[in-house]
Amino acid sequence: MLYLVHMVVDIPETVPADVAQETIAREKAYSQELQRGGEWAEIWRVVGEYANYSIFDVENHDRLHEILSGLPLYRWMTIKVTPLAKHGSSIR
Ligand SMILES: O=C(O)C[C@H]1C=CC(=O)O1
Repeated sequence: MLYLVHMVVDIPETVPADVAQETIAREKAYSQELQRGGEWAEIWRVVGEYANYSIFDVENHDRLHEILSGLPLYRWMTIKVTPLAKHGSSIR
């Protein structure tokens, strides 16, 4: 199943810089592992924002929830999930 996911990151100013940097590094490794495995199919930066649009290709809702709730930055994110269905006009 395909999902469009919008993630906005807002790390509170009270978080020490070293904790923020270590969490961002873990987030990158976590994301890249899922990209290599194919479940995190695409990630695009929103220009000018600490936000991304991603496409996930996962088995079901439960798996997507497992992935998203395991994000190291999860507690500082606002996430919106849009499930995608095939468009009748698509030629692919
Ligand atoms: O930078 C972001 O958009 C947040 C997050 C998603 C993947 C990653 O490495 O960081």
